[in-house]
Amino acid sequence: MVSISNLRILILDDEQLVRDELSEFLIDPNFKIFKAGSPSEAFNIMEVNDIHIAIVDVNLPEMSGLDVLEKIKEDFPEIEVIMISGYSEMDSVIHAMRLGALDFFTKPFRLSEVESAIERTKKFIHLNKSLIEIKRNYSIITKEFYEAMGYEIIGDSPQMRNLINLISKVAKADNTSVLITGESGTGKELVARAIHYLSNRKDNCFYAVNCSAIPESLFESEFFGHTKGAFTGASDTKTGWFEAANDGTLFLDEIGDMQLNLQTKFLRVLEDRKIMKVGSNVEIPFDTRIIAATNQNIEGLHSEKGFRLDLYHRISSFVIHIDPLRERKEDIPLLLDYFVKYFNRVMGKNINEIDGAVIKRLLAYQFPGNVRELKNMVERAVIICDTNRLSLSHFQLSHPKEEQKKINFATDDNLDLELVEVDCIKKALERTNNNKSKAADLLNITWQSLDRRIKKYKIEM
Ligand SMILES: Nc1ncnc2c1ncn2[C@@H]1O[C@H](COP(=O)(O)OP(=O)(O)OP(=O)(O)O)[C@@H](O)[C@H]1O
Repeated sequence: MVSISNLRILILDDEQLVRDELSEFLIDPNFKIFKAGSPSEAFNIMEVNDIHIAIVDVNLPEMSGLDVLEKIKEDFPEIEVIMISGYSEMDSVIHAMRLGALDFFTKPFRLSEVESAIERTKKFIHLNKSLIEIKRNYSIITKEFYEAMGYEIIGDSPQMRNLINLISKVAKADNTSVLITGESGTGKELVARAIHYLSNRKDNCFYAVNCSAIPESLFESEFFGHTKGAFTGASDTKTGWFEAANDGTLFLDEIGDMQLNLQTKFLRVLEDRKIMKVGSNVEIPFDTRIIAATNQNIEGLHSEKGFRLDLYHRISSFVIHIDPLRERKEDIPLLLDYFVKYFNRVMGKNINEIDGAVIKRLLAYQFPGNVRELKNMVERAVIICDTNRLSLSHFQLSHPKEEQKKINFATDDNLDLELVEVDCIKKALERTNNNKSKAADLLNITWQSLDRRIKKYKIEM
């Protein structure tokens, strides 16, 4: 918790006796007490002292305690206010709480009441400070990403905040191998790049390799390089990926697809930290950070794919998992907004409004293709859209299986009646070749009712 070593408390009451009594109650080496008999005196004190809590009487000269509270909230929003009231002034207290006062106690006051009001307010201030600190750290990190990479990692869900925290920490551990797991399209390569660009290796190469795309015959020459004439067709000396990414980062995507015999060679090189070009017997040391990624789960990787456990341990000193988009839905509106702005720039468009129905529909969608699917969807929508407003008709939810699930029945994930209704209508129109009377018969509603719904949901015929 963020500590406030010296809590500065201002007592504003026109009765000298009350001011003195309260300040006696609050004698504590950790408190610094200020006293004011009038609002103007109190505001002068607030101007020059960094006050944390103001204790304000409801009845004051110059202006009422409620007006003082309003002015504090406007001019000094960081100050928390505790109201003092008489027993007969409960209406004012309720009003004060609505205006943002945090607590109150009544006159004549008891020590325990004053103490607990101060304690509650202190806790609130601590909590608020922690939150502000977390937000500040988060925005410093995301800004750093942008400056280093030229693009951002978008997301404000607890999972994304945690992810960004992990990225910034592991980036500093320069030699640690990282394994990133997560479904396809969740942003594994983006995270790998972020780790690279936030590390001391950022001025050297980030080399991305898709392990599933390397034929066995080319494995050694691609990873380690070869000398001229090492084999038929080797007309030049070639630098391998380990060497090319020296002092930088080698990103091994789809590591789970690496063939078993190649895994053995790979492990040896990682352990020795030296390579030998094909056709050469000179050992070349390298200093390359390995970041690997897989969309398979780790247990499955070993038990089903037979992935070597020793290699797994070597590459997974630090494992980062990225949750699928459907499990962090609060990121969807942010990503939507980000991609619309991005494609606006790329395509020279000016879309500045998005229908609420679009967000609602996307929030209900399962995104089997994760962020990549959302990005592609927005790209298409921006291309199609001829106005400055995106609507549902610009979106095509592209995964037929998922759509099918929603068309035929409500699922645990989809109990949204409107969505089921829209899908039923679309299906009926499809089956009847857009014949509204026949579609209405299928849906067991009148033609007029169908027509109303088509307009309401802006269903394209
Ligand atoms: N949080 C995010 N903020 C902004 N863009 C993102 C985010 N996550 C993913 N993307 C974008 O989504 C696309 C897919 O991301 P990426 O290629 O990193 O996914 P992946 O998990 O490596 O996919 P695959 O497993 O299929 O290789 C990229 O264009 C990436 O920039």
